[in-house]
Amino acid sequence: MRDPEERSAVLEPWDEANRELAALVGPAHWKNPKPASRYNLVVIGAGTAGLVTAAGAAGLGAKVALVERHLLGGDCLNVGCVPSKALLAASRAAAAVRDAHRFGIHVPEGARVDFPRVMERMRRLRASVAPNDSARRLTELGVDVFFGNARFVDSETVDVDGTRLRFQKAVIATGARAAAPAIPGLDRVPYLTNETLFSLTELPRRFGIVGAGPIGCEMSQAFARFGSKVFLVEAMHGILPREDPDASSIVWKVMEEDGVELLCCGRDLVLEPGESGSVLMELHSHGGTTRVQVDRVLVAVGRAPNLEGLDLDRVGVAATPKGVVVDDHLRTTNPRIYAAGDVCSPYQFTHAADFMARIVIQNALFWGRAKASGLTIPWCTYTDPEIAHVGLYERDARARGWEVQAFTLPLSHVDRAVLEGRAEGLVRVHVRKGTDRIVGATIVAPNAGDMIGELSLAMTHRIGLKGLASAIHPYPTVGEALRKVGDLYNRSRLTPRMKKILTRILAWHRGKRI
Ligand SMILES: Cc1cc2nc3c(=O)[nH]c(=O)nc-3n(C[C@H](O)[C@H](O)[C@H](O)COP(=O)(O)OP(=O)(O)OC[C@H]3O[C@@H](n4cnc5c(N)ncnc54)[C@H](O)[C@@H]3O)c2cc1C
Ligand SMILES: NC(=O)c1ccc[n+]([C@@H]2O[C@H](COP(=O)([O-])OP(=O)(O)OC[C@H]3O[C@@H](n4cnc5c(N)ncnc54)[C@H](O)[C@@H]3O)[C@@H](O)[C@H]2O)c1
Repeated sequence: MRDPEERSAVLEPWDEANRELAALVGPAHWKNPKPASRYNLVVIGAGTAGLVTAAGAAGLGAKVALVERHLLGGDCLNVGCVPSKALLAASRAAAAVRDAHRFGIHVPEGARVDFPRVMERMRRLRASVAPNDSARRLTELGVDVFFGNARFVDSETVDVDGTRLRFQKAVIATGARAAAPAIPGLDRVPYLTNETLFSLTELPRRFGIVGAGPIGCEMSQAFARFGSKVFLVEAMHGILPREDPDASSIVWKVMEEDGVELLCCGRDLVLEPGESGSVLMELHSHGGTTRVQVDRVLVAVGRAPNLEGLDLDRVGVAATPKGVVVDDHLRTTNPRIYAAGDVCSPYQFTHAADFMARIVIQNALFWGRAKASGLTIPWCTYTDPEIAHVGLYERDARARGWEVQAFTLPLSHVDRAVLEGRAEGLVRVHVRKGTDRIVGATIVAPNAGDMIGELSLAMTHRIGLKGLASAIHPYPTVGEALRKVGDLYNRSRLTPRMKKILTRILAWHRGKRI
């Protein structure tokens, strides 16, 4: 770790686990290597997109330099997927204890969440998965790892704090950070973002969370289950406004039972400093005015691309407030420079960054013509139940002028979900009308993220609903719901006329002498 300022934000508290993490992904005494005379690839940013690009290209024999200004692993490892999912696991354990009575199990009074221990576990596990992204591993893979701020000098040179790296091709993989919205008073109050949230050591008693997207929903539910009184402010109606409304309302109902107070259609939010570090939140929600005092505020209203200081103008790389402009081959407006991951994509997920990196390797180094539009990208918000999606939403399909038909199976029709006491959920698959071709699907289930992979596979390899119906799934599993949706499709093809014909044939069989 080179910059003590940054260490204090992300790596606090400076305990054994965080020291181990820093030693792996931001070693204090790292000595940058002597640059090669020219690199096949200089990769800026060592989040998922940069790591996969660098490691993959080096594995194929390219001479690669990877530049990171903070911690290897980027958001996902340090302040994103990894710490958030560790907290969600703890919150599910808390909910299991709370709900044990529903299964006839008596938990003696006094069970409680030990928040400092929850956070300590998260830090320990985060450090335990860090070796995969470590400076040492990358070096062993043949990548030259440079810590420092990268900026373009010209179309064949990147500067890293005074050291010049010459390249044949470069990749911008600088990711994104929490956007700071124009909320009156935000600049006058202390607030958390995903960069500081995971350094908490004390559970906020009252927690204001702004934005009911994936971050806001996952963290609202987790902190409510830990015992915070959570006020979730969302500008639109409901939660996860991009998702299928039937699906997000199921998740919302469970979050409400967890005690999350949703202030949706939230207008005119104003923040003010309160007593002893607290914050006053005032807003209009559904015709009423709400004024609450909270101990902490988390802002999670989307991401802003990391473009500052790269000197993109010097190399003719166009960018907008949404990020670097790329074509379908992930090439920027400078043909020698590519981009991958959150900095250039509306699909801001680790697995999307990973697959964009694979495209960049092919296209930048090997004259490939792989296209980002060819990717089928599923996603999942890891609330409990999870909500996962792949392909088009019904509104997108209709916007393309496609007629679609929906097949929906409530989880209450799936034995395993019922037996687990987890029947709140659904599987909904949209097909092009008159065919079994899947154009999109949404799942709400305890393990929706695992289940959506099957639909992603089906879409990628053009397996239709008939194909799903013919694949045997073990009984009883929640995954069986996918086969059952296939059955729904098959039954829909049994027209009254066809049924009449079958009935006649069977009647004829009955009357036949053997
Ligand atoms: C709280 C949270 C939870 C998430 N959960 C999930 C999840 O469950 N599943 C999922 O798929 N996605 C999740 N995401 C999204 C996921 O983390 C991102 O999509 C992913 O990290 C993007 O990777 P990236 O490589 O594009 O960018 P990043 O991970 O942001 O990496 C970019 C790197 O570039 C470095 N950098 C920037 N500028 C420079 C410069 N000038 N010089 C040198 N280095 C620079 C940065 O320091 C950073 O390390 C989550 C995100 C958050 C915030
Ligand atoms: N499980 C996952 O895969 C996962 C988890 C967390 C984050 N992520 C990634 O990180 C990205 C960022 O997540 P996010 O939740 O910050 O952003 P988001 O853009 O997905 O959601 C932000 C929410 O905030 C609302 N909002 C915007 N301005 C507001 C305001 N002033 N007041 C109240 N509400 C406001 C929006 O309507 C929206 O619902 C996601 O889009 C996703 O790509 C993924």
